[in-house]
Amino acid sequence: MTVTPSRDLSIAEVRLTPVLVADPPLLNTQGVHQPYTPRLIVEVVTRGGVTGLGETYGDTKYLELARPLAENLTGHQIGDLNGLFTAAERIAVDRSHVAERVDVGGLRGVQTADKLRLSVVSAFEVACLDALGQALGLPVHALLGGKVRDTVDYSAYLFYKWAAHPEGVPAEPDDWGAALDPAGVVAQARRLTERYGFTSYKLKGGVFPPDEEIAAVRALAEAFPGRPLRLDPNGAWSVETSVKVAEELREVLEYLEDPALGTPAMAEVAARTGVPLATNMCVTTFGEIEEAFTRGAVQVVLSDHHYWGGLRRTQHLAAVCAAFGVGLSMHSNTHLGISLAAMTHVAATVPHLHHACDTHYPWQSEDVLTERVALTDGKVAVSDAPGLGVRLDRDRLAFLHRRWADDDGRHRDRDDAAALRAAVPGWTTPAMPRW
Ligand SMILES: O=C([O-])[C@@H](O)[C@@H](O)[C@H](O)[C@@H](O)C(=O)[O-]
Ligand SMILES: [Mg+2]
Repeated sequence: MTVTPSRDLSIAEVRLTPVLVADPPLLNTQGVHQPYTPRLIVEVVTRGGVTGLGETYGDTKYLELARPLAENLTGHQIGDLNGLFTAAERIAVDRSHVAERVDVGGLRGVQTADKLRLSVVSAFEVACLDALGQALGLPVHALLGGKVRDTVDYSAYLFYKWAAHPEGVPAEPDDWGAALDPAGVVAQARRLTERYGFTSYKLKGGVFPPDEEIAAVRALAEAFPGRPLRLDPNGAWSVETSVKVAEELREVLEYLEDPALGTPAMAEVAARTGVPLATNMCVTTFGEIEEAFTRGAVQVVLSDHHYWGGLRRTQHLAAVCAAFGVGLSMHSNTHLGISLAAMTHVAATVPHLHHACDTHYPWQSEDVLTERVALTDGKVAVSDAPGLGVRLDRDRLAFLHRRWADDDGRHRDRDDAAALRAAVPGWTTPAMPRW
């Protein structure tokens, strides 16, 4: 049988391009975002000449896993996604990158070897689906079973923020200014609403003492009556503090996100308050589901398709959540348009998605796409174009890669505590709970 070039769906090459992307000085409980954040762009090129795109975390520990995986995939069929995951399982993980406990795993929960591998292979899976979709003339959502909605809702992701980076690095111009009190948070929310039409709001908390953050959420409730509001301190509070905040904000919160760290603490908070709890920290792997769900610790799981291992595993998570009557939505990290497109395709296929997803995208002034993904009325339209429906801008990619290549080593591995030390000498990642 003769195979026409465009139908040869085996992999000729996988290109990995680490980039550094400008990021504003957004505060969280561990520190502040650095001027640049690493991301990894994955291109899967088929022998038939189709190129699929994926994106994931770009820190060195992810690159170290991506490189051997990329090398092992020559000749692999892009439609063999199960085989892709088997290939990823064979990649050894440096044990020094593994942290099995949520309290030392950073802002993304535990850092098991599996989770690191999944965070990498997810970008390869997305790139394979993009390539497959282009080759077949089908959008990624069709490869995932088809969309059940035409648009996906996103919430405004509000951050306490400094006007400028303490390191004094001349990152991309930032016209957002500071947001360090309730008035600043409301002004930021209004601006995001004017630009993108958001109708729900999440405040990243754990930065100031809880009373100040309660005041900020109350100010938001006054400025945007009836709109869904969330507060996420990334596990910075004790059970007592979490219960107090929940009680004070129960009338205005859609949910409280990771008020306390870990399933036992979340279960205790859940038992003592009627406010639903969401997480992207204590349920981040399938292995963590049983304890959290049977103890009633969380009412909404916020998936991150990167560390849950891609779009199909996000659908599996959705099915498990549905079976337990637990809600599903998505949180995000600093990301570019390829990831936003991937999030949108999979979110479009999940029937019981009852909460707007988070996205950091408005904070990213830079992208690697020829056209930014549009956020209008707080929604992203689900693309019906073949694949993800996005195109790579090679000049932008090269520019952002050069920044990575020329970096003096300070920004290749995200370190929010190091960035904060530039303003607060001696600052280290705080022990939890902080309050
Ligand atoms: O970007 C941040 O500062 C966030 O805190 C992020 O790292 C979290 O992983 C995430 O947004 C969350 O919802 O916890
Ligand atoms: Mg969160």
